[in-house]
Amino acid sequence: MASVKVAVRVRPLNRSCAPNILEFHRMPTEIALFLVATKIKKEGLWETGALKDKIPEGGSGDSGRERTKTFTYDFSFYSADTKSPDYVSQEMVFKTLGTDVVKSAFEGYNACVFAYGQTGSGKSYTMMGNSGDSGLIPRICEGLFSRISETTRWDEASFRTEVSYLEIYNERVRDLLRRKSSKTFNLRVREHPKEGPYVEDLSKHLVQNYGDVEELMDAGNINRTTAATGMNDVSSRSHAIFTIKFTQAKFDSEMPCETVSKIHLVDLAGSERADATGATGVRLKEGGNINKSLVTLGNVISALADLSQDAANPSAKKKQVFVPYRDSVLTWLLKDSLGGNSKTIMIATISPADVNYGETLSTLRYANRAKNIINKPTINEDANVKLIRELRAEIARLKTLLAQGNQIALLDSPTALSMEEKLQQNEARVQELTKEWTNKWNETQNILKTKMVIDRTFAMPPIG
Ligand SMILES: Nc1ncnc2c1ncn2[C@@H]1O[C@H](COP(=O)(O)OP(=O)(O)OP(=O)(O)O)[C@@H](O)[C@H]1O
Repeated sequence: MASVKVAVRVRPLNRSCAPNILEFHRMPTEIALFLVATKIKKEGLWETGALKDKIPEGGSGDSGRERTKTFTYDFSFYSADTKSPDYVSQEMVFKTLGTDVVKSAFEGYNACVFAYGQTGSGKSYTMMGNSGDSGLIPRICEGLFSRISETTRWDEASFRTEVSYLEIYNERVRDLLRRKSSKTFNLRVREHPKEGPYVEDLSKHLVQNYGDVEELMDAGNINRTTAATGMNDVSSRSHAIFTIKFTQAKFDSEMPCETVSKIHLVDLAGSERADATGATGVRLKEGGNINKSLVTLGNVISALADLSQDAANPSAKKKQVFVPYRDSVLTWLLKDSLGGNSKTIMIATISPADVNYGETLSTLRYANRAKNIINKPTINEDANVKLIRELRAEIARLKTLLAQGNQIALLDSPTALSMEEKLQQNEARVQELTKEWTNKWNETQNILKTKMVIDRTFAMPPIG
C-alpha cells in the first residue's frame, strides 16, 4: 500500500502579470491568498510544505481575525524567484521526485508522475522543461541510462528499454511517434484481462541510450498539438503520456530474476476559463474537451479518496463507491496509476499571481484530495521466472521430505517413490524453463547489440 505523493510547485510571475499573492499583502478583494512558507527543511530540500489560504473576515465586525485553511503536501517547491534562498530548480525537483522513479523502475515497480494545474502554470516546464533547462522526463530517462551503465559495470544484468509517446486530443488517441507508413491517427483503447487498458497499435521504440530517447522525445514534442492562447504562447492542447517500459534480467545466486516496470510520465493539458484564455472556435472546443476530462479525473480522484477513507475505517458502514474510470480516455488509460498497481506522484503547478487566485485555490483543493488515494504497487515479476522460483521451492520441500523419509526407512514405500518422481519432474521442468529463459535473453541482447537506427520518418498529426 502506498499513498499518492503530492507536490506543489509555484512558478514565477509573468513579466506583465498581476501582483504576486505569495508576498503581496494588498487584498485584491476581500479574499487574499497567502502561500505561507511553513516548510521543514530536511537535507537541503523542502520535504514538507504547507500552503495557507487566509481569508480575512472583512465587514463581519471582526476584521482582525482570519479564517485560515491549511493544506499540507508531501513536497512544496518554490520556483517563483531564482534569487530566493528557497528557490527550487529543475535539478532539485528531479533529485526529490525523479530519483525515486528511477529507483522504482530498478525494483520492478510501475510508476507514474503527472502534472496538473491551470493553463500556463508550468506543467510542461516541470515535465519536459526547456532546452538547457530540462524537466523531469528527460532527467528520469538520463538517470535510468546512467544507472544501467553503472550496474552493468559490476553486474551481469541485462536491460531492455522501450518508449512510446501518445497524446489524447479531443478524446482521441494519437501516436506521437508513429511511422509515416502507419495509417491511423485515431487509435483504439482496449483492455487486456491482466494488464488492463492499453492502446492498440501504439508504436513502441527500443532504445539503447539516452541519445535515442532524446531523438524520440524531440520528434514527439514537435508532433504534439500546441497553440497560442491568451494565457500561454505555447499551450498544450492535449494530454501527453510518455511511457517507458523497462525490463531487467539477471541471475541472482543462479536463480533467474526478471522484472518489468512501466513508467507513465504525464503532462496534462491545463484547466482553463474561456474568458481568461479568450478562446473561440477550435480553441474553445479543445478547451471544453480538456476541462471535461479534467473534471472526470477530479471525479476519479474523489471516488478513490472516498474508497481509501472507507478502507481506513473498517468499523464504518461501507459506501457503494463507483470509480468512473471509463468516463474519459485519460482516466481509463491511467487506471492502474490511480488506485492500482503503481507508485504515483502528482505535481500540482500553481501561479503566484493574484488574478489566478480562484484557479490556484481549486488546484490546491484538487491536490489535497489526491493525497488520500492509496495505491497497491507490487513488483512485476516475469511469469516464467515466478514459476521457476515456485518449482525450486517445491523441489527443496520434496528433498527435505525425502531426507526425513530416509531417516525413518520409508524410502521404498509408494509415497516416497511418487515423491521421487515428482522431484525429478520438477527438476527437469526447472532446467527446461531456465534454458528457455536464458535463450530468450541472449536473443534480446543480440538484437540490442546490433546497432539500431532510429527511424526518423515520423508522421505529422492532422491539424484541428
Ligand atoms: N518554474 C518555472 N520557471 C521558469 N519558467 C517557467 C516555470 N514554470 C513555467 N515557466 C514558463 O512559463 C511558460 C508557461 O509554462 P508551461 O508551458 O510549462 O505551462 P503549462 O502549465 O504546461 O501550460 P498549458 O496547460 O497551457 O500547456 C513557459 O514559457 C515556461 O517556460
